[in-house]
Amino acid sequence: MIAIEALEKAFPGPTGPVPVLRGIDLAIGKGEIFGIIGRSGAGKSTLVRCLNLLERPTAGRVVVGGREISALSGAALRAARHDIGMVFQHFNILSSRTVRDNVALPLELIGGLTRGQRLRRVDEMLELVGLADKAHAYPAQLSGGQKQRVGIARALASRPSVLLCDEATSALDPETTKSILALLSEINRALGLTVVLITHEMQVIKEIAHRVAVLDQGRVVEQGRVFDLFTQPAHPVTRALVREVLSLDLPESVAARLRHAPLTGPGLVVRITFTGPSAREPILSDLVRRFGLSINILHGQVDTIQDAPFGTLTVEVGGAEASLQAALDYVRLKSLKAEILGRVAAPDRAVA
Ligand SMILES: Nc1ncnc2c1ncn2[C@@H]1O[C@H](COP(=O)(O)OP(=O)(O)OP(=O)(O)O)[C@@H](O)[C@H]1O
Repeated sequence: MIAIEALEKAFPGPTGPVPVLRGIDLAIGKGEIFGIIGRSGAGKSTLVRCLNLLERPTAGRVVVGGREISALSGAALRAARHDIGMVFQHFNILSSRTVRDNVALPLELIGGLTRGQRLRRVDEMLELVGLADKAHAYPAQLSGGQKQRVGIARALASRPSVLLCDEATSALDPETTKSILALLSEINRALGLTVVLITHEMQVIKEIAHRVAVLDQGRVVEQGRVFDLFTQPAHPVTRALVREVLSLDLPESVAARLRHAPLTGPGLVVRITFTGPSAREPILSDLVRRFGLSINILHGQVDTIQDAPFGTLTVEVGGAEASLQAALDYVRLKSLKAEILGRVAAPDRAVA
């Protein structure tokens, strides 16, 4: 649905052009929710604004629905933009217009519909975003979440096939964020809409994106399926972002006592990472029953990412060396990851 090819954008600076996007290649499929995440200043907003030419790329191509947007200007560009809706962080709705008139605005600008047709379309959109009862309210009478629903209804009024969301939930509290993300997900499913989601919050990506690209200093440093990125982040920026959502790190109190050590002896600390179907198996009780090990859980988190279970358990394991080795082999045979983190010193071991 969207092809971004060798996209570059530079802004003029005091000593010459300052590159902000440095060669972006991305392909976004029809009906996908595609997340673009990065730290502040990574170039996310600039990238999303290049998709509807609110910013004109310095080099490269943007193709949306088979049409090369980056080659268009004037009336042809305005017409192409009707196929690309956009939702903003601060809603950008007009305080002097009612909810209904805000949503009707793009239809008035496009023209071609009678007043009756416009109103029917607007009411349909308000129904879709759950604001049918607020049609005659003014923005000042709405909560942040409701204002964003108006923003979404307005973006969808021209029946676009792509919806760009630039930090659409960043101004909202966690509860409202959840409801707006659920709405975007629902709309994506119901209308088969392609959604591009710009955010700095990994939680947003985890909640609804199918695939994600990580942007750093104007480059895509990693991209893939959300589950894969969460479970096997490769780039340091991705790892740092994932850590904000999944606490994979050991608590300080345990980490401080960890020592490198051979397999033999007491207090061996092993981290087991659960992914895929084996994540549902009772692996710890297996280790106790089959290999006669003693197990003390030090730290753990089990979560679901897009309905697939994922988690880590850090355990202190005791037992004969041969049993330990066999147990590690057993865990790996189950396609779970088992890493020896080290050993905790004997007097400190009894930490649960
Ligand atoms: N119109 C502009 N003129 C000059 N520099 C700009 C312009 N727009 C953005 N920049 C610069 O481009 C860089 C990337 O900005 P951008 O807003 O795209 O990043 P971002 O990842 O969306 O960050 P944030 O979440 O903080 O907005 C920043 O260094 C910013 O100062």
